[in-house]
Amino acid sequence: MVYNVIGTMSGSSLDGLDIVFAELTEIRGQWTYAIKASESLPYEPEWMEKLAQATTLSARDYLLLHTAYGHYTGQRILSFIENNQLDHKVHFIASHGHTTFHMPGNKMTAQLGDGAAITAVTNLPVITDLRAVDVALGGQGAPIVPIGEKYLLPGYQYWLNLGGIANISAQLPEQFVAFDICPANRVLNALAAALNKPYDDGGALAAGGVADIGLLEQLNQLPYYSAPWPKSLANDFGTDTVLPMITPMRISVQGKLRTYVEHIATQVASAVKALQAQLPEGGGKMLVTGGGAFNTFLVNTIGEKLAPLGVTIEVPDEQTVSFKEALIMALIGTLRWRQEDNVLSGVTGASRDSINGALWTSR
Ligand SMILES: Nc1ncnc2c1ncn2[C@@H]1O[C@H](COP(=O)(O)OP(=O)(O)OP(=O)(O)O)[C@@H](O)[C@H]1O
Ligand SMILES: CC(=O)N[C@H]1[C@@H]2OC[C@@H](O2)[C@@H](O)[C@@H]1O[C@H](C)C(=O)O
Repeated sequence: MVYNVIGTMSGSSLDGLDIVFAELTEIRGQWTYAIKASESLPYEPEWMEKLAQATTLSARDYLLLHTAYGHYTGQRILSFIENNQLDHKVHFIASHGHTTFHMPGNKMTAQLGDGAAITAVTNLPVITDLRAVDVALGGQGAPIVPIGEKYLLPGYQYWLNLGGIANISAQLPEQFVAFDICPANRVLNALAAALNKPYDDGGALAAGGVADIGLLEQLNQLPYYSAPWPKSLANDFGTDTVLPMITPMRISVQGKLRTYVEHIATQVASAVKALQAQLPEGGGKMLVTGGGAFNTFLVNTIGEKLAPLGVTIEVPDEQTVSFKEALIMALIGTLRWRQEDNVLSGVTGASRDSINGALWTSR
């Protein structure tokens, strides 16, 4: 079967909406993919602000934003369809939306972007709420990408995504596991903002700074890091716990960035060590994606910490780096369309594998 699907992802670094149009093919249980079109649409400052403030709103204003952001997403998808001449080619849309609250301990996760609005605007079937059933079944509801790594990007021991939050997946002998490691780009971006920069291009600022060892030790001691998987993070860990530890420090912005890069790399290495304890042998290849893969200094620092563990890093082509998550949302939506399991309980800790996604249609 061949499915022509639009997948969207609004990541936790708040940089914009990633959209892909993918051809997903299943033949006797084997999946292949081709990305036919992709666009990263940066958020206008007012949308960035609205999304950043979403968790502070009243219930009424939050729901109004949910609706408005659904219409906005629908319009962005319509323009994408027009720009890429995809009229009549798209079977359905899988829209992740933008995560606001993520409280799996309370069996709750919330993504903005009303599916009713998206289907009304695009006139196409829309699948949203891709984490909800897993969370209801006691799972973390994140990371959900491992099913896509398994089906679409095999051949690695580890998959690392350096997004707003860094997360890792690993193939263990019996099962896949995955968990969020630590806040990444969202914190780096907030630090770079002190110099009026949206992000630290290539990690050049961090490379020119000196790490503060005391701060680094404090960061590494946060209890989340020693907790066992399954585990996942919401944005507030970065903004309410991590950033307040860094911003008041009387060190240069470069020094703060350098310290945080060291922190990310230390936590990646520590995650790999914990995973290696479950593996018969060390070594293996790691696929690195997410916008942080463009931060050369960060990637090199991670590479240096992984070398003693025998793990080598591979950064794929730019399209895979930037659109892996949106592509996998398209796959997760496709599995939902087929009524097949699309979130792995071995990863999330839910009571069973499950079919996630609410289907919205307007005709
Ligand atoms: N050239 C670059 N140098 C350094 N950092 C970069 C560069 N290009 C992109 N980035 C970083 O990547 C970020 C975007 O990453 P990405 O799109 O993977 O995040 P996301 O999808 O929001 O995250 P998540 O996976 O957590 O949902 C930017 O905000 C920036 O921090
Ligand atoms: C709850 C939520 O939206 N989590 C995101 C977030 O952004 C990165 C990291 O934290 C990851 O766990 C997840 O997204 C990816 C796509 C996932 O679920 O695999």
